Amino acid sequence: MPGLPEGTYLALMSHSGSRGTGGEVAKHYSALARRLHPELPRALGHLAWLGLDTDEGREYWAAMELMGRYSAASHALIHAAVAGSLGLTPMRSIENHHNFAWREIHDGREVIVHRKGATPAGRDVYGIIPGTMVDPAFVVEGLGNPMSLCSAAHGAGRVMSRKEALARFRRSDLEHVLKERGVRLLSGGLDEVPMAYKDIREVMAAQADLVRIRGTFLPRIVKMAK
Ligand SMILES: Nc1nc2c(ncn2[C@@H]2O[C@H](COP(=O)(O)O)[C@@H](O)[C@H]2O)c(=O)[nH]1
Ligand SMILES: [Mn+2]
Repeated sequence: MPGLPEGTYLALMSHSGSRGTGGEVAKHYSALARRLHPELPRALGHLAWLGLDTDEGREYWAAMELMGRYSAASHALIHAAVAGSLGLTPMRSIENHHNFAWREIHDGREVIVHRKGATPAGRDVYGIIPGTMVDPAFVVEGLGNPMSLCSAAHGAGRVMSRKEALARFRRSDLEHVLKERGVRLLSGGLDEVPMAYKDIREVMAAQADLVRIRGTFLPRIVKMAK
């Protein structure tokens, strides 16, 4: 990574969004879009839109951006609090917005790129691609591939839903894999067991034309929301 010699470092990775607030904003403006497009058949109501040349559309865009800054600020506070309590000063920080929309130029046109389950991977843009609670997460450098609109996969991705994971696995399955991989889990539900995700190494190999791996995190202590 620029400004950081090759070596072994202690890293803190936090991963969350606006914890529901952004979803409420989206719900509010989606309902407004539906009301403003009564001509749409009921079954297509969820495709209603707000033009960015309208007051409502501009307001939605500003509210969405605010939610992005709110999420980033939450991460900054978490990192400052943990670093402060350890008496450490971070040498390098990476903030990686994802599951978000951006106004960008592609092929000479200004477009809105909505990366859902995807993360920005523009040339020289640094990001993080997580695996699971026992598998590596990667610091990546985007290659700016126009074929993916300068995007990469956000994470390993699931092989089963949260509901299926809850039904299939027991606490003892999770404890077994944590012990085997030397990871201490402070809290976490069975819906996020490592077996519910794809193999992150295969996912990284499949997107070698989108990002270059510049660092690897090996999880040691993990805390999930619940
Ligand atoms: N480092 C960790 N990564 C994890 C963990 N559980 C899931 N994941 C990865 O995150 C994405 C999910 O992202 P989301 O924004 O959709 O919630 C998923 O694809 C996994 O690769 C974990 O405990 N630690
Ligand atoms: Mn995420």
